Amino acid sequence: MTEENLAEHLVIAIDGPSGSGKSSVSKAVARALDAAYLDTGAMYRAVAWLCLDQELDTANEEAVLEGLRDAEFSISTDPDDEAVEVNSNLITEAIRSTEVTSVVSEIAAHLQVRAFLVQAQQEIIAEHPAIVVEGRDITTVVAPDAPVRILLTADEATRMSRRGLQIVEQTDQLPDQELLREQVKDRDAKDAQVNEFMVAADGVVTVDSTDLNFEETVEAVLAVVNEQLSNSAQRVELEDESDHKRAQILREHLGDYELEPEDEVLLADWEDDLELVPEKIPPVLAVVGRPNVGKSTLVNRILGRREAVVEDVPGVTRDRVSYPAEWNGREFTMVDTGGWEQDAKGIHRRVAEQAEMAVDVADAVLFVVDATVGATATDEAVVRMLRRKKKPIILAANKIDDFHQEPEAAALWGLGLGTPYPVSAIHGRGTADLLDAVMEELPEQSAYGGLVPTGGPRRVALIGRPNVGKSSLLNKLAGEERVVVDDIAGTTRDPVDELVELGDQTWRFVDTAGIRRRQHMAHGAEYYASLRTQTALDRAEVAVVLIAADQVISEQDVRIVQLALDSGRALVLAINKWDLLDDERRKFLEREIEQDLSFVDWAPRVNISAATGWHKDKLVPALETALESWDKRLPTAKLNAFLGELVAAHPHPVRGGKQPRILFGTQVSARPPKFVLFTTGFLDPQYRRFITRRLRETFGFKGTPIEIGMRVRERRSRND
Ligand SMILES: Nc1ncnc2c1ncn2[C@@H]1O[C@H](COP(=O)(O)OP(=O)(O)OP(=O)(O)O)[C@@H](O)[C@H]1O
Ligand SMILES: Nc1ccn([C@H]2C[C@H](O)[C@@H](COP(=O)(O)O)O2)c(=O)n1
Repeated sequence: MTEENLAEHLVIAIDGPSGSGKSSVSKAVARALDAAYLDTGAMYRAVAWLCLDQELDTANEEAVLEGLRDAEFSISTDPDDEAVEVNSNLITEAIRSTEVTSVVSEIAAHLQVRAFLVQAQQEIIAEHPAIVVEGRDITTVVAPDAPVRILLTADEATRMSRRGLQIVEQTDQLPDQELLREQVKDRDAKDAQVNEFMVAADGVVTVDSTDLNFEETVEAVLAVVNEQLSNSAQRVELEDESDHKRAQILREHLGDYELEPEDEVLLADWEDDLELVPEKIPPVLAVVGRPNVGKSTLVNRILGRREAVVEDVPGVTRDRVSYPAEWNGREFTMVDTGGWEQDAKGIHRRVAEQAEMAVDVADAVLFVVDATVGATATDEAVVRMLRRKKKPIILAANKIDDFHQEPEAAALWGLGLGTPYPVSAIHGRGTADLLDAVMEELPEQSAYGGLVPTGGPRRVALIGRPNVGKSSLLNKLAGEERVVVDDIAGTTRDPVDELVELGDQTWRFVDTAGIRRRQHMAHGAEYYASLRTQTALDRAEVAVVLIAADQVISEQDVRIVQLALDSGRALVLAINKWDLLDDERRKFLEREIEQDLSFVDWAPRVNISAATGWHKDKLVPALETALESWDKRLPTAKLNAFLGELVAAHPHPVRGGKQPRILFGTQVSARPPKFVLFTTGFLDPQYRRFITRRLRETFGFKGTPIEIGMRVRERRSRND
């Protein structure tokens, strides 16, 4: 095999004397690696069977060769399905007979027969990207350049006793000692006249199984495979072209596996550079109603999981207020709100304000009424509020658990909002019709965020818990550099955005009104803050999470970083109020960052003082780095070369006797980079984390989350 072949094929060549365990161990290794398996001895045996069947003179090389050329041979390479055929005769069992075993060495001594079979074996090897091949001359003649070459031995007594045991198992009789000697010792002596297989050739690793049981021998061989592969991976410097060729071969090999139609779509254009399509913001549906009408139950029902807070307790703190949802293949965002009450005071008043805020940022409103109670004065007040907002409204008449209650829903026509859709949030009754109606009202993409402009200034969300200094930083950054012109490409000005000139370019800080207004909210408006953070993240490309250096990193800080991470945006951490630090606090802060924010240790970090403007110029390079990583597209060939080397050096641990293999990888999208790996088995989460870490070390990706998805695919059965 040439150096080029070496990069393309995983060939594991195993030689050894009779009874050393070549066949059984090779099959187990092939199974563990999900590789093909070739028993070359069976090919010599098939020729021997042919000679006996056709009564050819086994000593006459020409006669054997002629018989061989005229015959049709086939051999399975499935380690779980041995099958040898000659001229349509299935001879899998027959080639193990004593008669065949007695003449096979004579056949194997004919050099022209060997040349014929060696060529056939090399052709079979070339057809398989991963194959374990065993025999007597595989490491030296058939595949001398194989990346893994092993001589499997055991001392003579052990081999004799193993073969003896095998005969007992197969025949239930003690073997004739003479026959045993003939089948092991004498045959090896004859075979050794044509090939050296008792001593390892240069570069061939010996595995001596004399003192190992079967499982230990398989483990020992797998260990050599892993070690040898890591050496060859280090040795072989893959050039771009061969990376591409290798990826092509791996992609072709994927055809042997059961792919889903969606896999085919995903893999269709792997050779083209990924085109970055303008991002769409899914439409937003606000779910509004007075307390206890079942809003959150309905939200949960639509999401198909228990996620929203089910109690309609005004002011309940929520980590999330909006949820990604889907109906009939259309994505939308659902915003759950607290109970809306008329003339509410105190916290209830704020909850009502928050609901209004949710309606402001929504494309349509799902108004939930308790149909068993009927329209109350509060419901009518909600209707008045909703009418002012001029958003499409879908009316859900909840708690209609059966057909007999439907007239109660009909009574809600009186609200003047059109069809009341009878639903039972608890039982799911009627939600399909309701969602169909919602889909008719929702636009393709959110009109609130609109289609995110491309080519315009890059969009930054400045987020963080109250009083970390968001407004001060924005003011400091905007200061005199505040951009007043609106005619920059793609910058139709949204009143809530701020265009700021930094480091010779314009940046769009999104939802800055939220940052400012936040200051006037006295307390307890977490809902509002969460909603603002999420909508800002939805509209941004990169998040700057501000953290106050003078205070202990809180759960809320961590939650906000997590929100930024979940949003899939690029991320920069800005540690503010650096001027307030003394040496002792600095030590604690470093420890807190290490402990609490280790899950984003890949994010660039800048230490700043929003009050004095110290280090504000460091923000731009950090933003640029994060965005560059966020946009990054790794060519498929590079990715597969990287995966090949990584897996060779650090294979996945064997699980239940199997070693999951990565068949092919591709980056399916950028912003943020998402990768899909096709595998033969489930990859442990630690192993996926390891791949992510190595991807970062090798290709950068500083400041962007990376997603690695996995598609475990089964090999097609031979009959497909
Ligand atoms: N390490 C081991 N410990 C115990 N038994 C083993 C070990 N390896 C193989 N065996 C058993 O030894 C017997 C012979 O193994 P196998 O047929 O695989 O040998 P082989 O090298 O392929 O022989 P041949 O070249 O004659 O086909 C089998 O019954 C097998 O299960
Ligand atoms: N590559 C090979 C494989 C086998 N042989 C010979 C040696 C054996 O006597 C015979 C049958 O092999 P087995 O099934 O016992 O492994 O074939 C060879 O010369 N070269």
